[in-house]
Amino acid sequence: MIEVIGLVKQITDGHSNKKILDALDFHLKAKKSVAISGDSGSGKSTLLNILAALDNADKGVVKVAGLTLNNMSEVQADQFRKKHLGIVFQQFNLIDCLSVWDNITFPARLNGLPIGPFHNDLLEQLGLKSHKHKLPVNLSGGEQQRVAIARALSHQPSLVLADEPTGNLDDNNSQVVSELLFRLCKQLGLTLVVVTHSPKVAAFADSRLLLQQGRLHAFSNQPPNQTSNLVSA
Ligand SMILES: Nc1ncnc2c1ncn2[C@@H]1O[C@H](COP(=O)(O)OP(=O)(O)OP(=O)(O)O)[C@@H](O)[C@H]1O
Repeated sequence: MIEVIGLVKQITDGHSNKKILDALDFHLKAKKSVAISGDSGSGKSTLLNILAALDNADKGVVKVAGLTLNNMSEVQADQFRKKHLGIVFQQFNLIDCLSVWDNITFPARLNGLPIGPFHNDLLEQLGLKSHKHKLPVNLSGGEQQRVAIARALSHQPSLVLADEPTGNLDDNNSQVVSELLFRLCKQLGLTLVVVTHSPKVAAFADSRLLLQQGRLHAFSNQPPNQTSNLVSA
């Protein structure tokens, strides 16, 4: 599902170039979940942005769902995101003027998919039935993030990316939201990549990786135990 080979991303830091991602290799099988942790500034969001075709690699090959993301045109990247990606952000990013139901069904409508029992089931499973006609502003943070999860799954994308999905939630909501995100992706057979600082959130994933010095390392609850740059999650 995800195949990243020799990914290099560098930024200009003053007058010098700094490699944030340095010959990074990463494979993830379809229907699996992985949690990626790492220090602030280690490049986690940069990696997610590249997987989302929102940013380009300087070197290397990035493939998602059989598509090579390198050098896609803007139109191709838009099509790729629309069809293949579901994204959950830390800040929820719901459409304020649309109801919960319209937010949730938006990606499905965009893809010309039928709206029906699947979406009602999502609403039910995420405990949002009684909020169906409300606007996001009238929901708590935990409820808004549950809407964002339903929206990310609405078109049954190939890949779900979540960047600190519980970063704005308290401990209790963080557990509830994480459990729902991982369980629903597993249930629907969706591939999931979650960036998180939280070991509790990471514990839900099939595998855990640490981004350190530009590369991903296998990671459990111990410090990194693998220095090879080839990581299969
Ligand atoms: N557009 C940009 N221009 C220059 N530097 C950037 C840009 N985007 C990110 N960086 C730098 O790249 C590095 C990696 O940033 P990134 O946001 O990917 O890290 P992160 O691991 O997600 O951090 P955090 O956990 O704090 O969100 C940081 O040093 C950041 O300052």
